[in-house]
Amino acid sequence: MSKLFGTVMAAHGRHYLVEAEEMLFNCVTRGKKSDVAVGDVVEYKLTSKNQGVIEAITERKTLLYRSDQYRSKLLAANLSQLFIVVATEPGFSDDLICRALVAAEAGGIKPHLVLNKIDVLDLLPAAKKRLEIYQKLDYPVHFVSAKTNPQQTLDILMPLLEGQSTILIGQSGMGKSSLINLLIPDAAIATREISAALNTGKHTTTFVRSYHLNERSIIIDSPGFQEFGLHHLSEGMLERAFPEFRPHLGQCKFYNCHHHTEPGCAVLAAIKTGEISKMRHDMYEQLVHEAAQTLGYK
Ligand SMILES: Nc1nc2c(ncn2[C@@H]2O[C@H](COP(=O)(O)OP(=O)(O)OP(=O)(O)O)[C@@H](O)[C@H]2O)c(=O)[nH]1
Ligand SMILES: [Zn+2]
Repeated sequence: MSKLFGTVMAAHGRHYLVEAEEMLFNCVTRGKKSDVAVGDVVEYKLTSKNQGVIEAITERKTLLYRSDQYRSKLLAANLSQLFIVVATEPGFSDDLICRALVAAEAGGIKPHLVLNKIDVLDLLPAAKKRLEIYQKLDYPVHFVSAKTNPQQTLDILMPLLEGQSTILIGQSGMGKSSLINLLIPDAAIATREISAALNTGKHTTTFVRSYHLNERSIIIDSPGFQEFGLHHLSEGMLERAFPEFRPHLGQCKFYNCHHHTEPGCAVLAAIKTGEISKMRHDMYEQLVHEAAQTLGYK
């Protein structure tokens, strides 16, 4: 019998919805394994008309995940882009933006920032100002208004999404759902289908799911989360995930410099000259500190 392959469209606990030839199959993994991610291309075997078992995961191009001290959580595989959705109101967190940027850099995924609700004019200048730091780092920033200017929002975002596999992440209230519903008009229907197929219960939105924007493009919606731990990244991976650090790496007096308080540190020197912002260096130190507790280095 020839092998069957499909793409994982949604994950809920140990249940995965696998799409193949425009059909959806409710699949589980063998044993206790739950290392499958949305976006994975998997080999599966059918156990009934619409149920199956995942036998193998094909090689991933990219993998985005977060982790705390105890476990890691796969967010999605084979992504090409990550859109970080922020808004003029409620206030957004630089901490979450930086963590998402680092996760994208470490995962080989291109990050973009999307500022939504630009119609809130009195808060717009301050929000723009806060995003300048990311623009200076060459991260693209897009300005949209999902509710008040949907057409312009589509004109900006559609070309960026074409041919890509893009995950949207954001804190609660930024308008991520509004953007998804604008981009994917039948998202609600698709979600109901997925929920029914996975038996998730009516009101669950706590699972990662993907939608077809068109035949070439995929959008992945992730549940809002407050925590974005990156305990799995080593110190070496972290320092390279800050693009503004890269020209200075290898320039420190000590080859094993932690860029903490060492004399002759090229990264610390670059903070003095303004090339590296203190906020970003603080973020780096925080991430090293968190990962050190788990990975046991330092
Ligand atoms: N003024 C303004 N409000 C918007 C815009 N887009 C979304 N909103 C509002 O912002 C609120 C949050 O929007 P949602 O789309 O539910 O946000 P979300 O990020 O998915 O939030 P959660 O559902 O909590 O995860 C809603 O009241 C929307 O109507 C916009 O472009 N302008
Ligand atoms: Zn250093």
